[in-house]
Amino acid sequence: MAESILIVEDSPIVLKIMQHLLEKHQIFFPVFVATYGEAEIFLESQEHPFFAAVVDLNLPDAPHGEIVDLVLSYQIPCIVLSGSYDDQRRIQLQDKGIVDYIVKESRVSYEFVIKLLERLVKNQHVKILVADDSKSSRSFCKKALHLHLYQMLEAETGLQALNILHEQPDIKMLIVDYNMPEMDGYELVKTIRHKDNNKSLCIIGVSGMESGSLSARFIKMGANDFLKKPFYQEELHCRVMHNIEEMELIAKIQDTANRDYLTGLFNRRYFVAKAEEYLQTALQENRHLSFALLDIDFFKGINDRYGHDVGDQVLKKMGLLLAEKFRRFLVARLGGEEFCILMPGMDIEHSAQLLSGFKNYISDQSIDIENETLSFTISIGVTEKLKPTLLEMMTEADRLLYRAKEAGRNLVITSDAYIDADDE
Ligand SMILES: Nc1nc2c(ncn2[C@@H]2O[C@H](COP(=O)(O)OP(=O)(O)OP(=O)(O)O)[C@@H](O)[C@H]2O)c(=O)[nH]1
Repeated sequence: MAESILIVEDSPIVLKIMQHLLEKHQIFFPVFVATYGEAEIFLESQEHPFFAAVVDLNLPDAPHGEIVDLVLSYQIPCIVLSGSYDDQRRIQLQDKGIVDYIVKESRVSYEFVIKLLERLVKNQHVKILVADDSKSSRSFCKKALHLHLYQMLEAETGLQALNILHEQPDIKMLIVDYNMPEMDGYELVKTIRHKDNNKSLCIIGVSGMESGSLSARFIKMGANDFLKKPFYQEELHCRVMHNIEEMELIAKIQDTANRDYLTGLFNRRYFVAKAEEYLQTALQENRHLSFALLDIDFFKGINDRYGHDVGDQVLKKMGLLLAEKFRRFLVARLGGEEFCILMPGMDIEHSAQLLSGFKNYISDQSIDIENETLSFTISIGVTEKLKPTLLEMMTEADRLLYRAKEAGRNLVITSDAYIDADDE
């Protein structure tokens, strides 16, 4: 659902720029007004529960920034777009609790507003833990970051922080003070990084101590950044936003590297590494695990007859349907027209039944191409014989798939059964 954004701005040029930039973002539904009076009517009517507001300080019917108080009285996150920079004004507005104060300098300023709005939407799902024994320091961080809609958690000691991180592994960031009882911030970072090699938690160290080497020690131990107390609210916002964005970018790059470009399914490299882990767990715990290889029948013929683009459409459709029907399992495109599914906890009886249903579902599908509709079928080899390595399980499934092709295609074959289209 798109988030309603109130834009209060009397300059037609600024309105036009904002309109243009917001149009590109489906996630926002902007409501434009030019005066305090109009804004008041919209806010009072509650027709649109506004997610955030972007306001100009100098309006024809409210020239002294009165709009900020109005928006904040409705507890709506408020971004100020100002024509000029005034340091005292900025501090006053920040004390009132605005999200940010941005000067209309160039296109970059407006793009920053959009970026802030996008961040506010995302921040609602970002958990940040503040570990500090000083109540006032914790409150400062909590209040400042809450304005940007982050989910805030607190810990008074290093040990408490460790427990919270253990209980809530979805916490994205830890802001940690050096001086804490039981376990200081430095020891806490050391303990976390010792356990968490993949660095999925972003850590910002903070301290009021004079020692210049402390920041370097924190960072060498694995912290991502360091802030010296006392710091401005704005500096905290910027550092937090910068680090969260960097983490999100890394996660995006990692995910892209793990996926097949055409179908968006996992690629062979990721699948093999992950599936090997599942196999080893199944072997250790003596659990069921099924592995299936799926191959589109006569795919070369589809390419030859309709062209490569249509072939790609078929692969995409297959990827989409696999992702939809087997979303609780590990699904990948191994390459070409070959796909695979790893089903932890599934015995062969159930996996073969599921796969047989899917095979029939695929043969009922059609793809519209110009004046024709195209249908296709798939063959499947599936095994639950746990082998010492995934490669050996893949070889076994490949042998069964080959038998399905030999036996006429559009078949599911397990180690000891032929399941054809008429079985269900
Ligand atoms: N469109 C498209 N074709 C691809 C892609 N990757 C591989 N292919 C083609 O997939 C075809 C695979 O053909 P074959 O291995 O002969 O298999 P088949 O025609 O499906 O025959 P059976 O598996 O025996 O039913 C080849 O023509 C490849 O060029 C791709 O990403 N897109």
